Amino acid sequence: MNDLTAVKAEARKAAFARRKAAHEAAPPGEAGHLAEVLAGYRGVPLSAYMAIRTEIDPLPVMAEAAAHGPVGVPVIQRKGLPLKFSRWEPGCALREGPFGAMIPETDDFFEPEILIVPLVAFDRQGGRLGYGGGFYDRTLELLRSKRATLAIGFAYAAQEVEELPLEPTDQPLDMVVTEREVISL
Ligand SMILES: Nc1nc2c(c(=O)[nH]1)N(C=O)[C@@H](CNc1ccc(C(=O)N[C@@H](CCC(=O)O)C(=O)O)cc1)CN2
Ligand SMILES: Nc1ncnc2c1ncn2[C@@H]1O[C@H](COP(=O)(O)OP(=O)(O)OP(=O)(O)O)[C@@H](O)[C@H]1O
Repeated sequence: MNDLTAVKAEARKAAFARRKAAHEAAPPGEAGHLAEVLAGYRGVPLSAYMAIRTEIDPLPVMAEAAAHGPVGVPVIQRKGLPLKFSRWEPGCALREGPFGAMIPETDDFFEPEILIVPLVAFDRQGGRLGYGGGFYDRTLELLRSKRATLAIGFAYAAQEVEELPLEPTDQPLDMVVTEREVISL
C-alpha cells in the first residue's frame, strides 16, 4: 500500500464515522436543496443512486425528476470499468446489484449529463472520496470526453473535510449539495 492509499483509507474511515452519526440524526426531507438545484435542469438526462449503508437518500428528488426526463442509477459492469446507468422509474422492478445497491430488473442504459454522485467525504476544492473502487472517476472521465457533464456531490454537511489527497485520476465535482447548503465550486 503506498502513502496516498493509506492517507485515503484513513480519511475514509474518519468520514464514515461522521456520515453514520449525521445519518442517524437526520430528519426526513434532507434533499430539499438538491430539489431546488435540479429544478433548473428539467428534462436533462440525470443519474442518482439507490442509497446503501448510511448514504444521504436522493429518492424523493429522483421521483420528481422522473416526471420530466430520464433518470438512471449506476450499474457496475466489472471492476476497473466505468459504470453504466440504467433507466429507473418510481416503483420499477429492482434486483440486488454488487455491494448491495439495488439496480433496475431490466437493463435500459443511457448516458446522463448530470450525475448526482454519492460519496464518503468531500472538500471545497471539488475533491471527492468514494468507496475506493474508482468507479465514478472512470465514469466521469468517459462521459466528459464526449460532452459537458455536471457532477453534483450529494452528502451530509458533516462529510466535509479541509482537503482531500488528490490523485491524477480523480475527477472533480462541479457542486456539492448538503442538507444545509449548495456549494458551487
Ligand atoms: N448507492 C451507491 N451505489 C453505487 C455506488 C455508490 O457509491 N453508492 N457506487 C460507486 O462507485 C458503485 C458501487 N461501488 C462500490 C465500490 C466498493 C464498495 C465497497 O464496499 N468496497 C469495500 C472495499 C473498499 C476498500 O478498498 O477499502 C468496502 O468498503 O468494504 C462498495 C460500493 C455503484 N453503485
Ligand atoms: N480513469 C482511471 N483510470 C485508471 N485508474 C483509475 C481511474 N480512476 C481511478 N482509478 C484508480 O482507481 C483506484 C480507486 O480510486 P479512488 O480511490 O479515487 O476511488 P473512489 O473515488 O474512492 O471510488 P468510487 O468512485 O468507486 O466511489 C485508484 O487506485 C485510482 O488510481
